[in-house]
Amino acid sequence: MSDVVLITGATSGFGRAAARRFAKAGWSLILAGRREARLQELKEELSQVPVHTVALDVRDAEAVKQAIAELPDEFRPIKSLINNAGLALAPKPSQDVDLADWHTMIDTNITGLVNVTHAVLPSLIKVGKGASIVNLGSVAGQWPYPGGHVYGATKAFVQQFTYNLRCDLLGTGVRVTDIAPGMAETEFTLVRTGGDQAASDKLYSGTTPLEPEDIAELIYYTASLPAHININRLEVMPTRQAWSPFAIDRD
Ligand SMILES: NC(=O)C1=CN([C@@H]2O[C@H](COP(=O)(O)OP(=O)(O)OC[C@H]3O[C@@H](n4cnc5c(N)ncnc54)[C@H](OP(=O)(O)O)[C@@H]3O)[C@@H](O)[C@H]2O)C=CC1
Ligand SMILES: O=CCS(=O)(=O)O
Repeated sequence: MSDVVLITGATSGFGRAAARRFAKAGWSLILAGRREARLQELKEELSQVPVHTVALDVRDAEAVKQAIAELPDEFRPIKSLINNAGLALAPKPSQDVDLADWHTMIDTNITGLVNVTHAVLPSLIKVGKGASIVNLGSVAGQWPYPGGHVYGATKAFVQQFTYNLRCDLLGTGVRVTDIAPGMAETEFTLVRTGGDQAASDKLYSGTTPLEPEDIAELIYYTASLPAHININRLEVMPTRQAWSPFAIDRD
């Protein structure tokens, strides 16, 4: 029987690229996301391996619990959980943001991630040695920038939750990793800007951002390392991205 991976946010960007990477290695896939048509397309594309799709909003704890409880036998136990579903919204100063946007980021990036983790943990512990959780954090969880507000804070949560899980899972064999990418060209900026394709194109033009396949390779690498190796955190930027000096308010 092949190893099973559950990937959230498999309808786009890193999640979709990770699905392709795990399929290439022969894993069975559980693919989750809200856009059912995209899940079906991916299932047809990756027909060389068993694929189970789950149209799921990670913010809905009951739906998450039910989806895991109803997994076909062929897709249990889960050996690797890729907690990738997430989003940023409202790239403007905190004082101009709608409260609903802050709540959406918290509900998705924090509550959604813990909903899925809680539901899948028993399965991962059953596998034990070699099992893994890969959480998608961000450089924004470590480094502040204007307009990062709650998005960066949710990714700081992801980092600390990763480390605390490591402590609790010591002795179970389950590994936990925070992968923290910098700028990568996906639908991320389209979502963040409320569908502004020109703004998204502008951000990525004239430079060389990370590609979804770059992060997918790192996710796969992390989950397929020998069982005695745990990468705690992996921060990765495009070569053409770095930090800026501190900003100073002057008279
Ligand atoms: N691109 C970047 O520069 C970086 C991205 N990241 C992080 O990587 C992860 C993936 O982002 P990326 O691939 O770039 O962005 P995309 O927008 O391309 O993909 C985001 C994925 O998350 C899913 N998703 C969003 N909200 C929900 C929800 N409520 N329930 C279920 N699924 C949801 C979307 O699926 P659907 O809409 O179908 O539900 C989609 O598949 C995110 O956590 C993001 O914060 C981290 C660092 C850099
Ligand atoms: O998480 C995404 C990368 S960035 O936009 O915060 O740099």
